[in-house]
Amino acid sequence: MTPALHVENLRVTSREGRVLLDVPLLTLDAGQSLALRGASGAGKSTLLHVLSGLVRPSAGRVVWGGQDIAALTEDARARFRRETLGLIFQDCHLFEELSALGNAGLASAFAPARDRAPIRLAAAQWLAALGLGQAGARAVDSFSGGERQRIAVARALAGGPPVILADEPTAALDRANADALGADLVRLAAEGGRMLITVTHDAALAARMGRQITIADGRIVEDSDA
Ligand SMILES: Nc1ncnc2c1ncn2[C@@H]1O[C@H](COP(=O)(O)OP(=O)(O)OP(=O)(O)O)[C@@H](O)[C@H]1O
Repeated sequence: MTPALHVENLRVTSREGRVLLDVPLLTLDAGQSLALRGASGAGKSTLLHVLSGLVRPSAGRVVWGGQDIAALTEDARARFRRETLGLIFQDCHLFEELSALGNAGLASAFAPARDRAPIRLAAAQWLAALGLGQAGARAVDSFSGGERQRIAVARALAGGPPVILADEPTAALDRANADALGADLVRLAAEGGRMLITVTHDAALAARMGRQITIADGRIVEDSDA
C-alpha cells in the first residue's frame, strides 16, 4: 500500500525564531511524483526532512496514510522511515568500507530475519537494472560520482519502499548521466507504483515529474496542480 501524503498548517521555525517553512496545505496521492524547486535556501531540503520525520515541525501535521508522524514515538518514527521511505541524498552517504552490494543491501541489516535475503536479492537486481550488475563486489570508493548515485538509488529501492524521497539526486552529475539517472529513477518509481518526491535544480528532471512545486522563502509560490 502506498500511503497518501497530507500536510497541514506546517511551520518550521529556527531556534532564533526565523520561519523556515510555512505550508498551510500540501496533499499528494499515492503513486504521484513531485518536483520541489526553488532558489538556494528556499526551504526545499527542510521540507524533505520534515516529510521524512528527520526534522520535527514546530507546528502542524505531516500525515502519511492517516498517521501523523510527529505524534509517533522516536522508535515508531524510525520504523516508519525504514518500512515506508527510500531516501536518496545528494552526497549519497555511502559506507566506504562496504561493497556496492553491501551498500545497496544495507536495509537488510535492520530488517527482520525473514526479510534479509529478499532485500539482498532486490539490491542485486536494482544494481543490475541500473547498469552495475557486474560490479557489486567492488569497494564503493572505486566508483565514479554517477555510479555512486546509482548505488544510492539501488539502496533506496532495495527495501521495496512505497515512497522515495530524493534530495538533488542528479546534482553531482554531467548532463548525460543526470538524464540517464533521472529517467531510470522516474521509470523505476512508476513501475512500482511508488510515490516519488525529489528536490531538484535540474529543469529536465523536474519536467519528468507529474507535478512541480516552487518554494520561495519557505512558502509554496507556484504549484502546477493548483
Ligand atoms: N537547523 C537550522 N537552523 C537555522 N536555520 C536553518 C536550519 N536548517 C536550515 N536552515 C536555513 O533554512 C533555510 C532553508 O534551508 P534549506 O536547506 O531547506 O534550503 P534549500 O532550498 O534546500 O537550499 P539548497 O538548494 O541550497 O539546498 C536556509 O536559509 C538555511 O540556512
